[in-house]
Amino acid sequence: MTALLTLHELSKRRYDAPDRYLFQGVSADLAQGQRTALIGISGQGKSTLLRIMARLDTADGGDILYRGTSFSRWKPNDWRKQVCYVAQQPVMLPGSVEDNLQTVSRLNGTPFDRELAGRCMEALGLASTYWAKPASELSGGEKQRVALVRSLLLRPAVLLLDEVTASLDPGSKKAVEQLLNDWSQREGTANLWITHDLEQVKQASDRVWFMAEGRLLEQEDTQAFFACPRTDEARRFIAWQETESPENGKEEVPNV
Ligand SMILES: Nc1ncnc2c1ncn2[C@@H]1O[C@H](COP(=O)(O)OP(=O)(O)OP(=O)(O)O)[C@@H](O)[C@H]1O
Repeated sequence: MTALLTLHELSKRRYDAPDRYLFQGVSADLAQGQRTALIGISGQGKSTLLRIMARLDTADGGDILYRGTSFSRWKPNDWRKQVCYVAQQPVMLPGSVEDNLQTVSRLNGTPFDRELAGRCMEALGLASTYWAKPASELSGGEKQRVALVRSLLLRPAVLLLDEVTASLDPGSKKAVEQLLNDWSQREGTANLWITHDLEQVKQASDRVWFMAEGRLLEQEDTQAFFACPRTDEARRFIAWQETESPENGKEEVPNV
């Protein structure tokens, strides 16, 4: 598969201890149509990595290439049209839900694809009655889904998803997984998805990137990663997530 996005030796220093790295030596590819889950315990810098990839933050070393061209040669706004970040805490712009959905076409001076927006909203359980609502009055889960549709309308080549199902009920979560799956198949979008839900990783990703100890320790096909993790850190992480994570009532973080 051809790489759409290539990370080359990316590093980020800790702001609380600049002689140490939050992460370093991160090299990886995202291919067209590929669905990749980015996992690891809290505080590894997963969100920071995604924000750097979307050029909302800067790396302290390394390069990112989109279709073989370094980010430094792209205008930031052109880059962000291709590499789009969907935040865990969605920011709604002032105005109605429809105003938010129309943001992309307004910014790009392109026609608003009402039919596509309607299909995506319906697929996520947000009927047309939502369109006139003030966006500020939506629940957290509704905002998350509207923000996702708003990003899809940009038709980015790479979609960076930061725990976008974190505040959704199981039904809405499934709907998001299904829409993103159909979308990447149809549009060829490469998805990189941060999640702490290993069932979601197994069902909704082709590849796994596993971060620990400030490194991208594993990049594997999802089945191979769970069947036979190569590192002790990944083995401990999987065992902890499946038996002892806070979701299962335990608090202690594994030594990965
Ligand atoms: N330069 C830096 N940039 C960002 N975060 C930094 C930096 N230096 C130290 N940190 C700390 O490292 C952590 C990085 O947080 P980040 O959200 O990127 O990690 P994460 O792996 O996505 O965590 P979570 O799974 O909890 O969302 C935070 O605790 C932050 O305070």
